[in-house]
Amino acid sequence: MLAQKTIKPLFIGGEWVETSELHPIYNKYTGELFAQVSKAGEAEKNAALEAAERAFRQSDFAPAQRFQVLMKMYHLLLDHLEEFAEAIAAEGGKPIVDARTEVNRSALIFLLSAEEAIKITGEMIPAQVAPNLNIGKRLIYTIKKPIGLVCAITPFNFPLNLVVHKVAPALAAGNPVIIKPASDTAYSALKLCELLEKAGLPKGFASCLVGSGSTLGDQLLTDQRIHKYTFTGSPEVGKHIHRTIGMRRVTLELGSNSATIVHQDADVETAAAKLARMSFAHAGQICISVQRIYVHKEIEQTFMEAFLRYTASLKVGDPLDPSTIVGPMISEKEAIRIEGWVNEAVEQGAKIWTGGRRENNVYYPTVLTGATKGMKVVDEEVFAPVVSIATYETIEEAVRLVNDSKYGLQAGVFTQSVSLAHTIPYLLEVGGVMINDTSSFRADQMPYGGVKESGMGKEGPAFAIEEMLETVTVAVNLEEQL
Ligand SMILES: NC(=O)c1ccc[n+]([C@@H]2O[C@H](COP(=O)([O-])OP(=O)(O)OC[C@H]3O[C@@H](n4cnc5c(N)ncnc54)[C@H](O)[C@@H]3O)[C@@H](O)[C@H]2O)c1
Ligand SMILES: O=C[C@H](O)CS(=O)(=O)O
Repeated sequence: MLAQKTIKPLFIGGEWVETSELHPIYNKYTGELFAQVSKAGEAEKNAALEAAERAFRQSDFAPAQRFQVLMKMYHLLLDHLEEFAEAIAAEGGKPIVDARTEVNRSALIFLLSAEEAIKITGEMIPAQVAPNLNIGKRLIYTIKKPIGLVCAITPFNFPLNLVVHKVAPALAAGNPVIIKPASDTAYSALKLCELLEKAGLPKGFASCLVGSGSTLGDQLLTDQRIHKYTFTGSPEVGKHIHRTIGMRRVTLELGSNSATIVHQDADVETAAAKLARMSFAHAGQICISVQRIYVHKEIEQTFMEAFLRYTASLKVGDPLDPSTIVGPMISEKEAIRIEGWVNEAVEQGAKIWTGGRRENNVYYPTVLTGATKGMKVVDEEVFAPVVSIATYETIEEAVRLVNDSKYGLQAGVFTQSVSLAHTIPYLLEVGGVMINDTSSFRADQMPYGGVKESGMGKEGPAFAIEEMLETVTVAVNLEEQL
């Protein structure tokens, strides 16, 4: 049973701190109050940063201990899987089947990070590489040091997994981390801190602060004690972060209007089934959600028939019902926004095949054709259960259509051609190409991150850890010793 109306204090340097101002978190389907969380001001931000600095200076958080804590987290998350899944379904409106997957994935990220923690090492650099340059007798190698305080700013759509994608690598690298989750889904992040405490994380190595982006967020961005920002969220906020933090390190995982190509040699039934599921999963509120489908002209009719049939089979409704596939959007405001975008597209010449209907914050899976460049539903990130289907005649045209975007996170290609499968990744301007899958496939161990306005840097434990370490070069002049 869900913990109704629980008050969750902030987690600051290993202590639970209640503040006078509370932020209400609602069940996104029923609208009932689910929990309340304490809000942080400047004093709590300073306390968290002081604790982090102290921990970083004084505690020897060695790789073996990091491994133990992270492995413990793996087991603890699995032990508490159902509680977390119910919390994600309530505060995030995510169907419970997908919420369970989110918790399982989060546990795996701890496991992967634990393994990486004990593999961190520098490398030998060959010294004698040029016969005509007198480098002398030198031993050259690199060492890897934790970068320092990491600030993790996360969005609403994966309230656990996207927090863990930052926290676990930061700890594996030996860095203290300050988490600033999206306020409306902050319960899961605070609950995660309960487990970090149980797992024996040294005090100060994690804090979780709740507050609005414009106040607490900006205070964190301008605080020079932070060495690295790792952000997942909208391109607008990502650009603001990039402008504000100056020369400090940053990883930005931003939005997209991801596309998938269905080529004439594809298995149409499989493609249609996967695409229907991944266009509307979590009501389209996934950064790699399928937003544009480009189908070869020859298979247009067969594909449309199958795609509409699979779309009609997706159950819309209460996220806590195990048969629900499409839940509510995060807020009625967002559902009204997408309703406006679809209506505008229709006025501009697009056709709705199914959907186009809203009940409060539930927007029904919507399939459009005739949507073209210049329309918001094509050019901007819809972040809603809306997909546009268009046709192409040559693969060059399909590549042009996919690339004709300010974003470039991932793309999918359905084809049975081995040659196309291996050549098209060189042509598509994206950070990941999924063959015989949709743009929405992600395995957490993969390097993951986009190009263009979809961001910079990569996540996935091994890759995120690399971006949270400082490489220091050591060159030892051996002749001096002789
Ligand atoms: N590429 C990815 O991996 C990925 C994954 C998930 C979501 N996203 C993107 O996230 C967006 C949806 O999530 P959202 O609505 O929560 O995003 P958002 O950008 O509105 O908020 C994300 C986080 O940034 C904080 N924030 C807002 N203003 C800030 C400021 N001035 N300074 C510091 N922090 C600030 C918010 O409080 C929140 O914690 C979509 O664009 C989606 O594509 C990207
Ligand atoms: O919303 C975007 C996320 O990166 C999706 S996932 O957590 O990686 O599946």
